Amino acid sequence: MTPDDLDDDIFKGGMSVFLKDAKTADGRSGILIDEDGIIAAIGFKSDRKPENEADIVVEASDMIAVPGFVNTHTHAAMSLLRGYADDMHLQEWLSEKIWPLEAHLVADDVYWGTKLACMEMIRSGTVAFNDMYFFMESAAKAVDETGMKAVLSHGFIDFGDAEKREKEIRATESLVSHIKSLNNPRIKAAVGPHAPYTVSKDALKWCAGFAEEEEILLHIHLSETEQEVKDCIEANKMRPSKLLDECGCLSERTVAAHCCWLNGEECELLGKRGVSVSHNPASNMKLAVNRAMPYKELRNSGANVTLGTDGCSSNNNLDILEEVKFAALLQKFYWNSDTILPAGEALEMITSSGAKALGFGSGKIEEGQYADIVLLDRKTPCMTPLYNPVSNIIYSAGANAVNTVICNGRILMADGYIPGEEETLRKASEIAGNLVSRSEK
Ligand SMILES: C[C@H]1O[C@@H](n2cnc3c(O)ncnc32)[C@H](O)[C@@H]1O
Ligand SMILES: [Zn+2]
Repeated sequence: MTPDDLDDDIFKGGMSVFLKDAKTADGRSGILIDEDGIIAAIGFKSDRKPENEADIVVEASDMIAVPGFVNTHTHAAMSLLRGYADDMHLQEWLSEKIWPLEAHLVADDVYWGTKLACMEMIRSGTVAFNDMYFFMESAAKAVDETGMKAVLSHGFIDFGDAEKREKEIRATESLVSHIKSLNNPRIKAAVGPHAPYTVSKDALKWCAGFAEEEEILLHIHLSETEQEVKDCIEANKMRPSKLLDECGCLSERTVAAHCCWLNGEECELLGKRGVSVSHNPASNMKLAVNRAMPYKELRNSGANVTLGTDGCSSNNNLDILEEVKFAALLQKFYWNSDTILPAGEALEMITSSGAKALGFGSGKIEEGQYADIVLLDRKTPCMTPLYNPVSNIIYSAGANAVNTVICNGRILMADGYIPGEEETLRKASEIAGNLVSRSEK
């Protein structure tokens, strides 16, 4: 297939799809997806010809089918800030460059920034992401149009100021009610207290209570730097995880990003509460946070360990395949262990564990599940030879091996073509330029 051969109708969804001869990890061949986006059958003998039953047939004999990838921590519209502020220490980066620029954001920036991010994520096989930012109604519109799945939260920051707190509460309530009114199973709302160092205890308690009432996720940054841990101990006489626990913020509905500077007791606590942790190795290395997330302790404690890219200003891309390789390598390097985080576990982080964290099905290619499927082209240099597909996915595959991406049975990218991408690239560059000019006036 080439873009010229593609009929735009195939991107609309609501049609049955047959991935002819696509190979699953367990060696089955061919996947049939029904018009509701559910995997109807996997593996076909030559006597059954589903190509006669399906609305769309994708010739996939050179393709390996893997579950769609999940990015559990990002700030999608920060794609507009890619390359805007590099090589800085985290606190200066945030307070001197990022927050002053973000003060000039408008809804349209977030719409186009999120669309740009979606294009980039789709290109590397991501079907679902967990996003914390501002003007999230616009992010929801972008996600809806691209066909991806997302959990969206307003970044709640009150700095202990009662007036700001009230404003953030209203913004959070309004986003949750908007997203619930969309009634779109692909888009969920969450509560997004930014971090224990930017959100007061009262606000953290409100966030925990609201997330529980609404039965939605709570998405937060936790212990990214040593300094924030020291500051928390000085101000509250306890470490950040304990503080969050006292405020009711740790539960099976929590996704905690970074978690670099946790001690053993905190790992136990997160495991006991069933928290999902999002490891963000590229951002951690770039911002030189000086410690890698304690993977082994967290996994052994029972925490659900997943992977995120963080935003495009600290990464500076949203390529989950690059991120997963960084994760496997950073863990081995930092903890001086060649067996920590093997390829199979790394793959789980971006599939089943990620899907569990966000409540988007099993993250596996299984009959009865929504079809979230990535077709990787085995006829690319980085996939050749193919002794061990899992090894290639984690250690050698790049986004250039991602050929086709399907989310809830809808084709988002076919043979490297994503509808609307050209317009998005044009609008996003224009919008990014305007944002920076506005902020400099
Ligand atoms: C939602 C807010 O979070 C900010 N942000 C982006 N990346 C990071 C990070 O690594 N640590 C803390 N805060 C971060 C983003 O700029 C928004 O202001
Ligand atoms: Zn972040």
